[in-house]
Amino acid sequence: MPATMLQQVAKDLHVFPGAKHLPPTYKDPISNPPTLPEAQVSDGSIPIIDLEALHGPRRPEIVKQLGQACQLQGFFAVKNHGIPRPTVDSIFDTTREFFHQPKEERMKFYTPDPNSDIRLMNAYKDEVANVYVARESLKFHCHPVEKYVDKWPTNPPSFRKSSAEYLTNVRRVEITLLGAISESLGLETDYIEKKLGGHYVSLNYYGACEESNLELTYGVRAHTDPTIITILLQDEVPGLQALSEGKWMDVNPIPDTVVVHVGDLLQAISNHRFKSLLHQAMVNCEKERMSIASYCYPSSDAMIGPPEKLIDSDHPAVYKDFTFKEFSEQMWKVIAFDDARLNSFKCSAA
Ligand SMILES: O=C(O)CCC(=O)C(=O)O
Ligand SMILES: [Fe+2]
Repeated sequence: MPATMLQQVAKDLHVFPGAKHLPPTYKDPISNPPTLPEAQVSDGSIPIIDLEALHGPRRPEIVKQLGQACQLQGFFAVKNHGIPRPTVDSIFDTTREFFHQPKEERMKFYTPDPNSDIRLMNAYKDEVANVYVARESLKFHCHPVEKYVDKWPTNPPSFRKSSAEYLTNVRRVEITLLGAISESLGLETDYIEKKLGGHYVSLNYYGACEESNLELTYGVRAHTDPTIITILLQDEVPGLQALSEGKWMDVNPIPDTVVVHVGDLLQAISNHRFKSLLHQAMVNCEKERMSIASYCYPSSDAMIGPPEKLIDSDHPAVYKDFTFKEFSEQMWKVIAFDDARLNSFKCSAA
């Protein structure tokens, strides 16, 4: 594959801690992304989980709701998450200001190194599929904040403060959710939390597109996230779609909520009781759109296979034990946009 195409592919992928370089077995996934253009749009609704109620007597009921949402839909919205409205407004203002800066200023964060602590990724044209992928994103490590904050932009001047505030809040939401998700699987509350390592964020910016380009333009093409969970904050412009019962469903923004996706690694930890969510983002012809995706990762030596408790004669182990480091290395060998990344960790795999 020519180097330019490799760069294009790499631009659309998440960056993995520990991934050093593209190995020679690298395959071209572009010609076969799991987009389903023929899928119809469904009018299904999204389960809404009340995070505040997790801290009171209704906890068992909410834990059950969470487990059902992860099992049946693979995603849900969270209300009463406790992230203050000014913190949300401020991360969007900062993101908008960052992406409205001249290209030279944004490009200071461009690097082809997938291992960089901070990285700008540009919109690009996929010549093979003949589509334009309109997302520009700034991705960076963010936990613990003190370790990484010095690498973050100083323009706009609000950047570091707004990001630190939002990301500290989102980490708290993440820990609360992972506790309840662990319980919903019958595991100790801190079972998943104990595996946590990195936290990575992507500030996503989609410029408004010309209507004549729409057929050829995606925001982000269909993918699952290679995470434990992803917490997605959307602004008020629709664009996110999730595959639900074989149909694309619009996941329109609900004020004061965040959306949570099951990622590939939770699919493995849950012994396939939960399924990672295939999703994509479309662009809007009139309005720019922004989303903030917080990707929750394990530490590199954390074991990801299903726990003993989730294995019995009715539920034989679907995945072997593997570390996150092994998963990250595998990612670069079989670059895929979906949970095919997990195939070589299946018990039935050769
Ligand atoms: O912008 C969106 O709604 C989706 C973004 C996304 O899927 C991601 O950043 O992984
Ligand atoms: Fe995603």
